[in-house]
Amino acid sequence: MVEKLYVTYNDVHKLCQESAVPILAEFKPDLMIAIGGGGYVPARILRSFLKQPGSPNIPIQAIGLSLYEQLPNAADQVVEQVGHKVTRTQWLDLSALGSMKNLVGKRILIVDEVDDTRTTLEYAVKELQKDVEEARAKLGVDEKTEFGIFVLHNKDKQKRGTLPEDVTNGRYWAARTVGDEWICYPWEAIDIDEHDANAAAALAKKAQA
Ligand SMILES: O=P(O)(O)OC[C@H]1O[C@H](OP(=O)(O)OP(=O)(O)O)[C@H](O)[C@@H]1O
Repeated sequence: MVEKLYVTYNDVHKLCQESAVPILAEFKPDLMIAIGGGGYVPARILRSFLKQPGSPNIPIQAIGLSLYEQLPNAADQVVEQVGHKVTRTQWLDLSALGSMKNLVGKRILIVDEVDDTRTTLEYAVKELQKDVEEARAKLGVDEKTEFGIFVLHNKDKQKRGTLPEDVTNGRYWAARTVGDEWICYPWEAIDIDEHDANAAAALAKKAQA
C-alpha cells in the first residue's frame, strides 16, 4: 500500500522558512516563477522569508502547467513530453518589455510543490530557457540568466525528466526528499480539520514506533 504523507499548512510554512536560508545564502533570486497550482502557496510564503530589509519584495510570476489533465479544445497547446502530456494553461506575458527585461541576466527561482517524475520541471526549464534566449536576442543583451529550483518535496525515484547539470548541482533546493509516497497537501483537502487530524495521527504513530 502506498503510504500517505499528510502535510499541513504549518508544515509548508516551516519548510519554506528553513529553505529560505540556503536559497538566500547561495542564490538570492531576483524573480520567482511559480508553477500553478501547487507552486503558488509555497512561492508566496517563501517570498516573506526571502525579503531583505530595505529591499523590495521579490516579484512572483505564475505559469500554469498541468501534467495529468488535457484541456478540451486546446489541442494546439498540448505538448508531448517524454511520454507525458504537459499542458500550458498559463504563461508569462512576454509582449511587455518589462517582462522580458525581468528574464535576462537575472536569477530566477522556479517554485513548485513536488518534483515527482520531473516531467513538469524539465518542461518549465526548457521553455523558460527558450524565452530567455528570445528576450536576449530582442533586447540585444548578453547577460546570463541563471535558473534555480525550489520544491517542498523531491521524490527519490527514477525521473522521466532531466534538468540542466548546473541546476541540479547547486541551484536545486528540495525542503524534503521523500520516497514515492502519496503526498497530501493541505490545499487539496476538502475537510482541513480531518486532514490536520490525519497529519497529527501519523506524527503520533511515528513517535511511538
Ligand atoms: O514531477 P512531475 O511528475 O511532472 O509532477 C509534478 C507536477 O504534478 C503536479 O501538477 P498537476 O499537473 O497535478 O497540477 P496542479 O499543480 O495544478 O495540481 C504538481 O503540482 C507538479 O507541478
